[in-house]
Amino acid sequence: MRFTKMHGIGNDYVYVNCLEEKVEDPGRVAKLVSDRHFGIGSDGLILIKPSKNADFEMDMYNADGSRGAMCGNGIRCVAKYVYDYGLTQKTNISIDTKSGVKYLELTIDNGKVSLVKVNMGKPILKASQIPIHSDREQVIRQPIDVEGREYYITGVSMGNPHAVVYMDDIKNLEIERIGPAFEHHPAFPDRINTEFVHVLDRSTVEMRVWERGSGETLACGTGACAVAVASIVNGYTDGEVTVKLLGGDLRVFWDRKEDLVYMTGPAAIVFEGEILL
Ligand SMILES: N[C@@H](CCC[C@H](N)C(=O)O)C(=O)O
Repeated sequence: MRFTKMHGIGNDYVYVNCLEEKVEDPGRVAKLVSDRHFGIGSDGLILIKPSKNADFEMDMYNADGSRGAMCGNGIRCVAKYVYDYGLTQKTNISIDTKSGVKYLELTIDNGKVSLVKVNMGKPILKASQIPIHSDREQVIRQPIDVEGREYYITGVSMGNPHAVVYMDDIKNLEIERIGPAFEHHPAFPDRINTEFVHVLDRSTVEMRVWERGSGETLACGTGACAVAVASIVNGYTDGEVTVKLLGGDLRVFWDRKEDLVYMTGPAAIVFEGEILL
């Protein structure tokens, strides 16, 4: 299987051009290629496919082989892939995902994509649609007991489910212990991605993420959007937020009039190769 390894601020995936390659059993392949000792090493696998509804389709899998509906860092890399490899000449493209068609604006420098702005669509705050089990319509700063300690979560879906937790100290967080406890907590019937966030000022936050199916990653695009929305809803920040992640920064803007979230960030190619499956 021919592949390209790419990353969006350190959130790395193996990308396969399925206009040319056929991948049988993508869940199994995702586990195999993601292994950092016995595989290529990545947070998962992303297949770029032809689409009837959009210019291309993105089909994404986490490192444990589970399928994700949407990937914010991945979709910017798909945009870079299709433009840089000449699959399109368009600088405004549409990409179908399991959470609907997304629209992207590409910035080109010296003939290559340097930055991508993605219309991430409407954030979902309704608990039953995230899904989070709750007796409330929305989960805004609601207490939850995780491993005997009380945390306050704000629930947001950006096509995939997120629980946002505010903390004073995220640097010394034992994320390897607490991340899985959130991910598998009975309040989250589809598991959850959890963002641990420290607010720096009214337009800047820093976060770490424990991703459903992949563990701690250096960045999560949908997570950054969920954090921006949660921070605005909780009154911590205003409409435009810089989200600082371990692998770099993303700019997120929530247009409240249109109820649309826009995310802007870079995408990079690391290397190309071929792997025997
Ligand atoms: N890293 C991604 C999100 C990937 C999917 C997620 N782990 C899930 O299963 O919901 C991003 O950049 O958004």
